[in-house]
Amino acid sequence: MRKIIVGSRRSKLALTQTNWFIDQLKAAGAPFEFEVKEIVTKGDKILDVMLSKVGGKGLFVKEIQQALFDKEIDFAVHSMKDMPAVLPEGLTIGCIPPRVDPRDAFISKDHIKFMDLPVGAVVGTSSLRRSSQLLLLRPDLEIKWIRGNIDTRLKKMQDGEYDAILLAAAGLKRMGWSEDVVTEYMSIEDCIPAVGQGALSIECRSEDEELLAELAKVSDPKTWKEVDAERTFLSEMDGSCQVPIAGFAESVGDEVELTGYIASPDAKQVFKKTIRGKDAIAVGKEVATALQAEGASEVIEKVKAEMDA
Ligand SMILES: NCc1[nH]cc(CCC(=O)O)c1CC(=O)O
Repeated sequence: MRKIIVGSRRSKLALTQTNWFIDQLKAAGAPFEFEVKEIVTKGDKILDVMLSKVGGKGLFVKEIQQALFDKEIDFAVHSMKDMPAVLPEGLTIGCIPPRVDPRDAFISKDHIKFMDLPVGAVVGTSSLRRSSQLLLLRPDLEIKWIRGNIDTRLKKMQDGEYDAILLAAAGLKRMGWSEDVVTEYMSIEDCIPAVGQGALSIECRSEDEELLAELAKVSDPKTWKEVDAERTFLSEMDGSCQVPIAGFAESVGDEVELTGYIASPDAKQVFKKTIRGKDAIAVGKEVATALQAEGASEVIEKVKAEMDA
């Protein structure tokens, strides 16, 4: 029996997701043995800097992709949200399992609801997407950067550094922690999720046909279509991590409805568009084109120019 080496980051969430996925493959009768190999990525080591300033998403996947090329591992389970929009030649997404809750969870001391937070309350997030949308609802709040794994962030809030934090509902639910800690879930409309939030991405070598055939059996076409629309939008916007960007798609019958969001970092300029259609890729492109036409491109160019200055 072929032994499949599965690459995983070392965080509790990454290992939980990896083991969950291996169980899905086993349940579907995949004729493999499995071994998990932990990989510490640059994103896991650099904890003291704002993520968007040091290279963004790629930080969590580069070493894992190298391990795939080097055949040290056969596949890796990533949070779709951490995947760059474009994969290197030779690697492919072999499976997208059914998505779990895509929303952001709001977690506060004494379970004070988001809109009931006192003026000037300190909210921890390191996501420009989250802070931009929160400030639209509550311009009086103070956003303070926070890094670390889910449990580190929860502890930092309990220790009093923050009045509240936001975390992806998906991560909390996968860990089985949502019941205990979540104060409320932000609505999709108020806080449009990150592209791919709540979905997993199984990455493997494009030529590994034996593995690809087994991965296909546990893939979810509905989630795949939604993620296709979102990631097309992301790559078309060429947003990088410096610009608040959100994208969320939902299947409606045989169509997919995508909302794209781009804002200036101070949230003074906000661009938002929803388009529905049968072809996920086309919908992703249409939303990007519509936002660019409204002026989102200028916002992105301005941020890039400031970065280079
Ligand atoms: N940026 C880190 C990250 N990548 C994926 C998740 C959680 C789960 C998911 O969206 O699949 C998280 C933590 C968070 O944002 O709270």
